[in-house]
Amino acid sequence: MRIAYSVETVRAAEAELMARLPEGALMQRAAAGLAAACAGLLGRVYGARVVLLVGSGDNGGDALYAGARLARRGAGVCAVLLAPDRAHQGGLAALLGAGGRVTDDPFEVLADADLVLDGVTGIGGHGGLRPDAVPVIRAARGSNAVVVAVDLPSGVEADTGEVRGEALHADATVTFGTYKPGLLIDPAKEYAGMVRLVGIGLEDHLPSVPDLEALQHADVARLLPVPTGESDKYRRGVVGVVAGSARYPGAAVLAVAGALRGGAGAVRYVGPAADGVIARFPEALVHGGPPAKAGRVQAWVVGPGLGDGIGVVAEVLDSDVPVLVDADGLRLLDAAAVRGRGAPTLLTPHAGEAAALLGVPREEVESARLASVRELASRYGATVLLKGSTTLVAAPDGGRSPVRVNPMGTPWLATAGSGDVLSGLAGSLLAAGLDARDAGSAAAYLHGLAARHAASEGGPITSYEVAEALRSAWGDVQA
Ligand SMILES: NC(=O)C1=CN([C@@H]2O[C@H](COP(=O)(O)OP(=O)(O)OC[C@H]3O[C@@H](n4cnc5c(N)ncnc54)[C@H](O)[C@@H]3O)[C@@H](O)[C@H]2O)[C@@H](O)CC1
Ligand SMILES: [K+]
Repeated sequence: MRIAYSVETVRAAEAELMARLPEGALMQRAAAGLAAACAGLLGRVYGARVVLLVGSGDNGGDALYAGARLARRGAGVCAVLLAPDRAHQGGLAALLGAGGRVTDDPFEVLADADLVLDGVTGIGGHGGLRPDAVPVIRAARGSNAVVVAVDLPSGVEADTGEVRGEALHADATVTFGTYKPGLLIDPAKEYAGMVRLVGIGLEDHLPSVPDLEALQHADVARLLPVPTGESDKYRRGVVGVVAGSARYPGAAVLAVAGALRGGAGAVRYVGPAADGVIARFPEALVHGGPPAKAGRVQAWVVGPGLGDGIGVVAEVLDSDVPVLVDADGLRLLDAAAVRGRGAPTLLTPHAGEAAALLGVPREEVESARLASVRELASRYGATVLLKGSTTLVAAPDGGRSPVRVNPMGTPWLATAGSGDVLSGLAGSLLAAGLDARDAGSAAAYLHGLAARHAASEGGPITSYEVAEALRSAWGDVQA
């Protein structure tokens, strides 16, 4: 599990740790890790040309001390002070003492730098880069140098992953003590490049529950249902899929395809596309009538491809089993009906659907994904899986459990019908007994991994191929 903590929590942990250490020790640890990472990226430190972009806070201090270490190993290190009278004094003295220098002409030194260290802002930065920093970071990005962000790429919001205005596009980010949410969530994540975590002894001072967590193979493997000798199809769970319409029959097939590979013992399809479903999947149970008459299920999926036939959503929400609502099912969703349910509900909107549910423009959701998913979960009293470049899953517990962020996304999933496969898969995991947050996050993970498997065979992939690759993705996480 990769975990991230908010700035407030990081600062509290740092304060606790700093109180036990000699003055400046923590910054020295950070600088040592940073310099070592830079040395690794440079290959040869002696003779390398290193430029430090130094802001007015401790982030600049880290850059200056790391620069001093590189200068002592023979690098030519030059600092660009964006706020000369507020630059970290100890760090500056260390750099000058080690033979480094300060320049007034950033563009000249950036033109032939081998490595640029971005120490403009870290966790103390707010509101995007200031105008005077913008031409400098553009010149850094435009050079041939490797650009390394100190703690965070300057200009991104550490707590939310928002980017207001311009931010630095780093090749790599060396972050201290713990991941910050912005390193795991788009759009900021896109700016971080490869992220390396440097330990500074903070771990013991951080609370046991992080703000954000990202599953890895072993975590997903632990969540996935495994049939035992006692299992039969009913004990493994039956998932009901209410999807498709005369206009969108394919959505039913794709949702069932996902559901059949999600670990439930059986899939019951309810709706007008039964012939198409059976033609593709003879193992599916089908029913043309209303969901309430279809027979017992342990979880429902409702919504993909329903078109105008969304009357059925209220009927499914009335049931006493977990319900996943996706796509058309999210239109006209009655918040009171969802909040009043006794069993868990999982909503799986993309940014446009989330925006409609929240009554805000789509761009607002895209730029503030974390706030949006939390707000939706609390407003609907439901677990919410917000799909997109970084899929987030939040439970309706007011922040007591960490928001899950999916590290397995891939742009290959931006293809018609992939959401239908995901909803069937997640519903199947719900029927198999996973709680809504686990079902949503494990499904997003497997879905992304399956898309990568399918794409590894070369060329664009279809949603049906993603569903087919779920088996190999499942095997991969369990290996
Ligand atoms: N607190 C600690 O013990 C440690 C802190 N460390 C470093 O210290 C950083 C935090 O330091 P600070 O709290 O001084 O904060 P930062 O250095 O991240 O930034 C704060 C400074 O930047 C200015 N600023 C804020 N927004 C800006 C913007 N958009 N454009 C330009 N300037 C802006 C502020 O006026 C302030 O002077 C961490 O990210 C990390 O790099 C590390 O050395 C590890 C130890
Ligand atoms: K930075």
